[in-house]
Amino acid sequence: MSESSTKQVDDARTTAPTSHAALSAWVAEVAEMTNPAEVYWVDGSQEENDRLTAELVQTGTFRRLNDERFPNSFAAFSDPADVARVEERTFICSQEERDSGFTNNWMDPEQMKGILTERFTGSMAGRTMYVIPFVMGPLDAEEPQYGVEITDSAYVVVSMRIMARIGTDVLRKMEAENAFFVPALHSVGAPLAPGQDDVAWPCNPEKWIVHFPEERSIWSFGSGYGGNALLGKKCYALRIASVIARDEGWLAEHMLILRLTSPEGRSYNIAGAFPSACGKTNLALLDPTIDGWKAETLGDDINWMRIGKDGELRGVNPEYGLFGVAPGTGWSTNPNAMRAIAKGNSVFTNVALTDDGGVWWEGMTDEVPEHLTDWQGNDWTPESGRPAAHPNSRFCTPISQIDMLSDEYYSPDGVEIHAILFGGRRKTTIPLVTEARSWANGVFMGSTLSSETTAAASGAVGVVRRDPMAMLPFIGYNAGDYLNHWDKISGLLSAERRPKIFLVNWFRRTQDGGFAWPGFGDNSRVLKWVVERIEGTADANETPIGFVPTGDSIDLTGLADYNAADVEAAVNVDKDEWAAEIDGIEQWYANFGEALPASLRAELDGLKERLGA
Ligand SMILES: Nc1nc2c(ncn2[C@@H]2O[C@H](COP(=O)(O)OP(=O)(O)OP(=O)(O)O)[C@@H](O)[C@H]2O)c(=O)[nH]1
Ligand SMILES: O=C([O-])CC(=O)C(=O)O
Ligand SMILES: [Mn+2]
Repeated sequence: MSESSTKQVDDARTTAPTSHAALSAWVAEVAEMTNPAEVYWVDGSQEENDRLTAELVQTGTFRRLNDERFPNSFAAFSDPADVARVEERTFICSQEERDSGFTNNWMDPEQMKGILTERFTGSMAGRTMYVIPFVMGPLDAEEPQYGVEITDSAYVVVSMRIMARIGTDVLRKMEAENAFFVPALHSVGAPLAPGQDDVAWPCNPEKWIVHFPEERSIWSFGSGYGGNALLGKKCYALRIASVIARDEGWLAEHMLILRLTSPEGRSYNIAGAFPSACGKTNLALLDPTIDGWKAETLGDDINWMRIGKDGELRGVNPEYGLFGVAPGTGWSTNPNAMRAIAKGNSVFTNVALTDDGGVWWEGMTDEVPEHLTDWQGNDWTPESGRPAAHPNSRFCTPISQIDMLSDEYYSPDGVEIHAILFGGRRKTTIPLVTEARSWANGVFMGSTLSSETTAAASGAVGVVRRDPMAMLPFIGYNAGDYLNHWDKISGLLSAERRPKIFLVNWFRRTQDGGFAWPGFGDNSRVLKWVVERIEGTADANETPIGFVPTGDSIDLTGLADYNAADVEAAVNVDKDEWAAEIDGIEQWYANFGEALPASLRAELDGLKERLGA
């Protein structure tokens, strides 16, 4: 460490603007280890944000977009090897290997700390170390869930300001309560030698996304990408929070929350767990295509559910922004997202640039621009034969910019959940919608949920895998214990207030390869059936797997070229497909051994019997 940088770090340490002893001690310890050029405490103000974005433009990380069409918005382009979550580099380092379980990578926590300490030693040299106080969920919650992220990336600071409540207000309340906070340490792992030029997207070829569940701490090294680097999101609000939820008797889930109001004025809050890039944001911003129905957004990715006074399930969205998949988000498929984005204050990552300083991605407009600069900076034309935007390119936008945001979003007590949807991306087998036979049968549906892999995580795309409750990459502990925890929560809910559970699949294909269902805004038609099943007014056919709509129980008014026979095909339960599915479920359940709840084994036995398998 040079003499001058030692002095700057010391200065920052002694002037740490907090009376929270544990926090100032941790910040000092990290500064000592990582050796940044300076330490900066993030206040969350607009002036600060303007300064940071200007710096990011200067260093080449950000491109400022056309200010008329995308006010105060920026585009960033990542290293081509840093575009998605890295599940094979993600670890749950519990004291006992058993508590991490077969769905997670594990290493002994002491050994892992040794490796990480080596990586983090000097890792912030030549960079600013930012300290970001944040809270997941409302600051006026009964027990605010605090965190502090330390990062050497200004891109992370600007993005965290969109995705979470951050800054001085949070810090002051945390100090006043001398509250516990989740320490979340992040470095891109690209120290700068004196005089060394920076690159637009610093990162390290070696990545470590590590969680210490007993300590409730996070260490993330080497990546700047959202799910790996914005530590309030997947790392805290899902992996660490799922452990806290297990210990405290609630659920931290990968779910959207949507409020739907019927023409008669009855409102229902619907939660939906779909794996990454399988339609949560799109459903959360639903634009109903049926008359008189109103949809309001509560959350698009994460749902913390606690049990209310009357044994009801209550959900809160702990986030403050959207980090949405760009491709497929368009004026025809998701106009509500497009309107939110058009208000500006957004960061786009790995999208394409138009010649007039705007952004574009596949599916944004029906008309494809004649010329673009693709996400890797190359000239692009429709003849190029490759996507202009990366398939996992993202927009990061304040949730407050959604016109259809429910007032209840701000409620610290959340909303009662009336229905839960489990959904996957399956070309075959899984009907458009199936109502579970019972709550236990619905938990079975969640535990056996399956989906084709997407570009949201590195690795092969399109491979069917089991993804229990869409939480496979996010359960911060033993997956068997997780299913048992769902079982336990079931017992705590009032029998009358238990949400109805449905399995959905917007992605089934027809013989000729097209989608069996139009999807997007037309999903309101399926939700109408869901609501009518809750109210007991819609027709259904009983099948071995559950109740599916009759051909004419789905409202198809105004939907050209689609009829009751198409609905029947979309909800068909095929015996051969289900025989194969049962094999898949058996294999999946075998992983759990003794830990599989008896109620789920009983559900599987019942299903086999009904299928005559
Ligand atoms: N065919 C069809 N595609 C859909 C539908 N809903 C969403 N999609 C597409 O699925 C992709 C991902 O959708 P999102 O809504 O962003 O997924 P998400 O579940 O919020 O994803 P994460 O943010 O990764 O957790 C986009 O390309 C959408 O266009 C639908 O109803 N039908
Ligand atoms: O975590 C991310 O980067 C985005 C996301 O929502 C997911 O992958 O499920
Ligand atoms: Mn997600």
